[in-house]
Amino acid sequence: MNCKHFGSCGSCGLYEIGYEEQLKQKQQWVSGLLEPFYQGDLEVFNSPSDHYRARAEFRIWHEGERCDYAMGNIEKNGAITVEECPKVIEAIEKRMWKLLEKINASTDVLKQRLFAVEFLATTTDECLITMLYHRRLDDVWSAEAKKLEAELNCKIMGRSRKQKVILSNEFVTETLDIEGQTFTYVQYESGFTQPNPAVNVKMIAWSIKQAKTVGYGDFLESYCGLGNFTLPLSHYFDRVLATEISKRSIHAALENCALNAIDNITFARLASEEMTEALNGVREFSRLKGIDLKSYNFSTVLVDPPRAGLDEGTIALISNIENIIYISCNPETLARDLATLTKTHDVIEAAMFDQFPHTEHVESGVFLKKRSV
Ligand SMILES: C[S@@+](CC[C@H](N)C(=O)[O-])C[C@H]1O[C@@H](n2cnc3c(N)ncnc32)[C@H](O)[C@@H]1O
Repeated sequence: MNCKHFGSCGSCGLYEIGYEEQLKQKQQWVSGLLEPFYQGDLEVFNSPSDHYRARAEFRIWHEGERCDYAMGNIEKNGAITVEECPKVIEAIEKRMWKLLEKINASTDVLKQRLFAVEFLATTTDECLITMLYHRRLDDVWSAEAKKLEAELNCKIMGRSRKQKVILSNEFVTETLDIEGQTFTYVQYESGFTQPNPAVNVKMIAWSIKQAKTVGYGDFLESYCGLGNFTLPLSHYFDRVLATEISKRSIHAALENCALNAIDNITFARLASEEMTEALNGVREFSRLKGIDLKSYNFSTVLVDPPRAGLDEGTIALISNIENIIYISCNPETLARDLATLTKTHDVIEAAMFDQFPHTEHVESGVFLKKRSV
């Protein structure tokens, strides 16, 4: 079976209805979910309809001597091979087919027991390709892969069970222009990155617009990842405390802070639940040694949780903060959390960002302000 498109296109149904119509349907869905809490206009930020994804993962389908990119569960359902891929940004597209040619032209060294290939790329034409194998990688593989790096002008990594072979390094460096300022982000292969850079820039700019209306105090952030929102928003506050559960992401965030010469942010590796315990003074963490939590005067908080949304403790904590920017990749859990947050706050602005075109997923943002009592 052949599919023209890579990814969760639902057997191409979503491509068939056209991008503008998809966007309209998503807008109606999000507006409907937010309606009990917000009756104003939902601002809609679209995506380029093609060439928007900066990360992509393909399974590898072996048929005799030949390899192809495939999607779906190869073991269970057979393969849907991929013949073109309009979703990925140019830095991936221009390399992925050459890579496949090289794999197919190679001896067994690159091909044998290769089961997946992952791409992480930037708008500045950097590309890191991770090749995943069901066998141990040796020096012969490294030598072949090193040649590939030069031929494709990219970085290559090999992975197999309990083995990671890094030939150059394991990150790409993205540069984004946001509201007339340039920010540089190191993005690691294994860390979270927003998949759609064009829409990511729109999300950050929208968050800056909200932050600018505040204009005082300190800024708290949970689920900060590699500092995607933290760095640009730090300019609008006195001091920033940003937390995140992943060690890898905190490492990247610290690196990014230094790269962009920003000196008012403190990053701490804490789950949101732990951050709540620390700020409520119910538990001390050695990871917060030297940080005087009581000295912060938070005027604004930004949360950007995974699809599950916020836990009760975090909701209770942020309910005490005047301004809340809530970025969500699941409008259903956003609506659930708004049912509690709107007991103390009003939704002032709401937006929808089409981070995931041609899928059923959508990103939203709401800006809430505490009601005066
Ligand atoms: C949707 S991503 C957003 C990351 C970042 N704001 C960005 O724009 O790149 C969610 C982040 O939450 C982190 N995370 C997941 N569970 C968490 C938890 N319980 N507490 C804190 N961070 C968590 C993940 O590691 C991930 O970096």
